[in-house]
Amino acid sequence: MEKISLVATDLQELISLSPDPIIAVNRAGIIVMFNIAAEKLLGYSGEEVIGRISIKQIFATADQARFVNKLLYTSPDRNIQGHETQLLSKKKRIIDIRLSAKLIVRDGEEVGSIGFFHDLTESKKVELKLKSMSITDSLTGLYNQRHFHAVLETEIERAKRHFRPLNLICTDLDNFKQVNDALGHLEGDKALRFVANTIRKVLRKTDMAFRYGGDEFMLLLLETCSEEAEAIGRRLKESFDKRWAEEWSPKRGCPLVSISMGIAEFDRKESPKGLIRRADFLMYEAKNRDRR
Ligand SMILES: Nc1nc2c(ncn2[C@@H]2O[C@H](COP(=O)(O)OP(=O)(O)OP(=O)(O)O)[C@@H](O)[C@H]2O)c(=O)[nH]1
Repeated sequence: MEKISLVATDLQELISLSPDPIIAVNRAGIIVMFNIAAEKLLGYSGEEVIGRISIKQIFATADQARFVNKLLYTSPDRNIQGHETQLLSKKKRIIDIRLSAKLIVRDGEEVGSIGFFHDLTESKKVELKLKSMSITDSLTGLYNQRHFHAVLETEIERAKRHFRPLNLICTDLDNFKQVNDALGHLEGDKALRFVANTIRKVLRKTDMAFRYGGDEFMLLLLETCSEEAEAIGRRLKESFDKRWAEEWSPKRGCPLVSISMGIAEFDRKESPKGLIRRADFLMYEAKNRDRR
């Protein structure tokens, strides 16, 4: 096969055509090459930066710049591969990037380094969206059951470590099946969103609400003693009853729906599952009591 040999002008053209930013610096860290993609990403023209500013200035923080420098000098091959960090644009926008870089050594002497940057803005957005979707209940917008278990475990550990109280309110609608039966599933969905909104209105900033499944919701109250939790539970019940009477009861054939709840304060000796079981049990006790 015929070999292709590249000359300096070909390389320059390739660098300028690269869709990813390529930046080279001299030994002192001053920018000596800044391709078109770098101009586009960071908003500087080549003229503004070449020979004028230090690479340190385009990192989001001095610590990030120092860390990259350290990686470059401490890696066995004097290179960095796929390090995620952040740059700062001329307009002070922080940009997530992935960086691969290499020290350039000529005749045994270090003359500078070259970095290949990849803009991660879009993939970070997708990552965030996927993360948010994976922890959110799509019907109500509250957190989902998977996230509930993860958060409960973390918060129980924190409560134990700092000797903080924590309360769990387990709620379940009464008669919800009749909403579906009488008004149809779409109205049933709307009713579940209505419950979620009622919960949101009652909770404080540090409280967290989750749809546990069907018509069951969990409320995690951090740093909250049982008296406060009881007060929040009462407020939720009152608010729900009032709003249901105003907004849903006037609908033709709409059943009377209420909320049953069990409130359990975390006991240092129990596991997350133990706490859930206790709140669940108290909720069923309340449901059966109200039925009598
Ligand atoms: N519309 C709608 N209904 C749902 C959804 N998830 C669960 N359900 C319904 O919720 C109902 C729950 O039934 P039950 O557990 O018997 O609840 P209930 O009628 O409130 O009964 P009690 O709790 O005993 O008072 C069932 O009819 C499910 O079909 C949903 O996402 N949308």
